Amino acid sequence: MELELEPLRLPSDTERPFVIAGPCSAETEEQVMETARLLAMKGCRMFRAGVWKPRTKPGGFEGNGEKALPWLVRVKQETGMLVATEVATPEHIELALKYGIDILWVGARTSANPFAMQAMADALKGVDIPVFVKNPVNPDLELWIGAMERINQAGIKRMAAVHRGFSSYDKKIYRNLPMWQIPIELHRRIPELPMICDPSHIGGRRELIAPLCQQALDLGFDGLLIESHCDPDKAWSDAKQQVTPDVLDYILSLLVVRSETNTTEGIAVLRKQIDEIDNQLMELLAKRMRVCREIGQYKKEHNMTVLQSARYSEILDKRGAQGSLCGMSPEFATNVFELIHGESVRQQMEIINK
Ligand SMILES: O=C(O)C(=O)C[C@]1(C(=O)O)C=C[C@@H](O)C=C1
Repeated sequence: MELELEPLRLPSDTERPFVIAGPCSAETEEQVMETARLLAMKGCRMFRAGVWKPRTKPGGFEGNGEKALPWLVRVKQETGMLVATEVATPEHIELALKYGIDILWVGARTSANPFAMQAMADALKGVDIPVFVKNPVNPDLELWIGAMERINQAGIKRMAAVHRGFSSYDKKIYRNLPMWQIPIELHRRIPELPMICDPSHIGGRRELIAPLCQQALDLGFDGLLIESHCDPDKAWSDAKQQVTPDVLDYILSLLVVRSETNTTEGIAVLRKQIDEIDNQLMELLAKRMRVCREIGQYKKEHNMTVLQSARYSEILDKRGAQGSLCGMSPEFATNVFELIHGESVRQQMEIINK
């Protein structure tokens, strides 16, 4: 199914990137107003704050709930910024609409749950409001698209996808792995869907916000959703990943905005070269598969198993090391050979079972 979309019609639609900033959580009226005032002074036109906070474990601050919604209304009235908050249930939607919240977003734990998504979609029927859908915690593009389809089928046409990274056990660098190939594939499949990057949740650390924002822009993302707090170290949630409005302004001022369109001759010549190389790659792969099919025939005649683990490991090790020597990541080289081997095994299976 295709998404039926309309432009977001947000105040800074024409600028790239558009920025939505604000604290992880609306903690107190003073903290909300102080952060909003500072952000508005820096030119920010869209404010975010979590009112209902899904926490991994019980006992943490789970948000002020409805009590905090009038604070967002005040932000709107006093600064003119649009206000956005996360919703996870039909009741949240009902309350957010009652208070006139301008933008809703669905979090990563909710978008991973089709029942929750459907219940929210039902609550959004007949409403015209921009809805942003964060990727599900697990790296499942179909689940992400499915979550957006449910909202879209309810009649919401102003939508955007928010890339906030994917949960993993390994948290050495990132809090949530960026796995850029997933949003890249989403953009390839639905080019008209605006893409927003949430560097705060991907990085989990202030130092990573600037490089992640730049990476997102280099990949053509339309907007940024960034956590900013008037006093980040005292934040009640996600303190490490929040920056002051001043720091945020500095980060944004350093970003290099690149455009996807190109009109120069130079790139056309280089793309021609790429096309020729890709042709050669495909021909070489076809040649390799022909040899694999011959081996398949041999294996059939000599009653050998298709999978030859020792030889497979040897290939992965050798090509991984070669990849490094040629300036590629060893994982990339092994990934390529894993795929080639997979196809080779598939073709030999066909031969052996004929
Ligand atoms: O060497 C073989 O036995 C092959 O069939 C070739 C090949 C490969 O594609 O490189 C395919 C399957 C085996 O598991 C190992 C290697």
